[in-house]
Amino acid sequence: MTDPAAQAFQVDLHGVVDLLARHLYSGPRVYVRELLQNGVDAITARRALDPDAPATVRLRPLADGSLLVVDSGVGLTRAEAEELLATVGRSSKRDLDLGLGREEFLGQFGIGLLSAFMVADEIELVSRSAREPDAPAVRWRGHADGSYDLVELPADGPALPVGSTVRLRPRRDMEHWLAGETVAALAAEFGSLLPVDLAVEVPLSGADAAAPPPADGGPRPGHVWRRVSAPDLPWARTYPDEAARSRALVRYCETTFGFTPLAHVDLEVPLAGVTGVAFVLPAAVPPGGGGSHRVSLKRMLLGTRVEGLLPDWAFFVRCAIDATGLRPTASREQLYTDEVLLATQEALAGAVRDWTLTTLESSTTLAQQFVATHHLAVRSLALTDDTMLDLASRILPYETTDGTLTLAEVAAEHGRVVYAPTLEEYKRIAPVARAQGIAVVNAGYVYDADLLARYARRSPGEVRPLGAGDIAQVLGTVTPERELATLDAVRAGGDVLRPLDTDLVLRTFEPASLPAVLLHDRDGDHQRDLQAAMSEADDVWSDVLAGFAAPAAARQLVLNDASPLVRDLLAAPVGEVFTAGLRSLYVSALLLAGEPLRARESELMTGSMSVLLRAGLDGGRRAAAGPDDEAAGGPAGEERA
Ligand SMILES: Nc1ncnc2c1ncn2[C@@H]1O[C@H](COP(=O)(O)OP(=O)(O)OP(=O)(O)O)[C@@H](O)[C@H]1O
Repeated sequence: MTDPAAQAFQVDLHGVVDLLARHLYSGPRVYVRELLQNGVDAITARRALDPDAPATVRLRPLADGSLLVVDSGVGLTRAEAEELLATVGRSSKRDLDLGLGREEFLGQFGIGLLSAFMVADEIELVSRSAREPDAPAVRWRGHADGSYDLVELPADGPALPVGSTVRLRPRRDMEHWLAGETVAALAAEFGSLLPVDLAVEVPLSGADAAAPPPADGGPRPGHVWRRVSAPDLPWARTYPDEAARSRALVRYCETTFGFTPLAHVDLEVPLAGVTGVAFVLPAAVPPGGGGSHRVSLKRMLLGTRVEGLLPDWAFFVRCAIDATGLRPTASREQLYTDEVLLATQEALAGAVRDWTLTTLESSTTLAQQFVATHHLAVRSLALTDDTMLDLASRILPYETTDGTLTLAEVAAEHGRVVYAPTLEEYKRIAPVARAQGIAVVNAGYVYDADLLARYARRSPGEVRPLGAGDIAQVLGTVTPERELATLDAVRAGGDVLRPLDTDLVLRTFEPASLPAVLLHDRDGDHQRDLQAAMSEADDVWSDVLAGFAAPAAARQLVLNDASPLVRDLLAAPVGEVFTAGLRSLYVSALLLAGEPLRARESELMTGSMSVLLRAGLDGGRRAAAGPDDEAAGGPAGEERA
């Protein structure tokens, strides 16, 4: 057997670039970020040798479609260029012992430069090393087909300063990625927070686009450098006073996020080198509608929609943060999940939560605005946070049958909080409860049923959901004699309401001024409650409840026998006026239950009113004509069916 000779892997550059373009990076645009990153890292390396070295990165889109990126960084020696540029995955920025990126550098993976092949056919890097300033400058040229050449430039050529110039020649159909406006926009997006002097050369009107770049590194005739980066982070700059700082942060928020914030919250997590600001949105967003933030790592933009930095409940803020101690994934577009990130998330959530609690406790205009706009976020946070739960009970307004109140107010006034877990149930019970002076809280909106259930678990005696017993307590049966006396009228009334899918029952309840209420019997839970209550209740209550539990009709109109109006109606002869009166009671009970009037009900209402009006006018005329005429015309009772 022959000894197998060790072979080196061959790398198919086409395949690797395709992999980067399609599966690692979100698109070709990131080539600008990778070039800026190399320039900034090279400056960091040079400043380690010479702290006073210049720190400039200049981008020049040229007339022939190529792009120059010139940095005043450490440069490369011939040996370094040979080793680092021609080997995929080789990086000068990794800690060899730890295998991790070194803290001071942005790059670490040794693949960034390859991203330029997404837009370029050829990458040329001309460099003079700060480590060997007297050695000849080198030129490395790599091609998309995987070939490269490396030469030393003649010593009698143009004197090159220390640093590197990368030149990209565009790939066919990718020219637009290297065009002036695109380059300027991408440089501003990725590099506006970079701690170096980053500028893009832009033409003034009438500029000679074909002019060659001057040897001194200045702008070409008719061009200027447009500065892209600022020396300090917007939230870390020194301002004359707090008001000036707030104004500057509002402007920053408007230009980067496109909204004027309601407030801002300063963020700082020293353990991860995080600083930044959370901006409070001025308008409500649906839960789950937020959650994306602008993150930069060592002042290079990671992404404008980085997710998972804050918990779900914090959907009312957008953050801009910079971190020195968090790590990127290889795409440099998301954060790498490690313990530092988890601790950071917790600390940021704590800061936003503390601000929210303090603001809400303050009873300022801001607190009112915040509750009005972001009450859903407060509710959502209260679902998992006991302190917020307590605070929410004091500040969140609820719809109750006693008006708009906080839960604390309901408890203080009534000694307990009874809530209807669904809107339907609330509407069904509200008229009766209101009439009885019982406070029922509407927990039918987003989060409220869960929130009230959480209160109920914590204080079972004080907070509880509405039960069948609550309804039974307020409706009483009529006496057997009265039931007998009204039997025919109730039966006839039942016939009138049957086409409306509604049963008629007679009960007595307070106040007497409320003639009728409409109850729904659709809700299965409610039915089960009733069945349970019936099996426990004594015979009288069982009967009452059985009325509600009957599955026959969708709704029941409960007439109040204590109401003089109802007593008059039941005493009236069954006929046109009786029918119109009952239908009117049905429509007003429907309105009281908060249900909309559809065409059918509107017609009923107008029809009934005209019958009642006619009957009233006829009665009036007869009264005016005297007792003889009345005898002649006969009372309405003569219409008896
Ligand atoms: N402008 C430059 N000046 C000096 N050295 C450079 C420059 N650009 C690239 N290099 C060298 O080439 C190496 C490879 O660069 P590349 O961008 O591919 O990877 P990286 O920056 O090390 O890591 P990452 O993939 O995370 O960007 C770098 O580690 C660096 O040593």
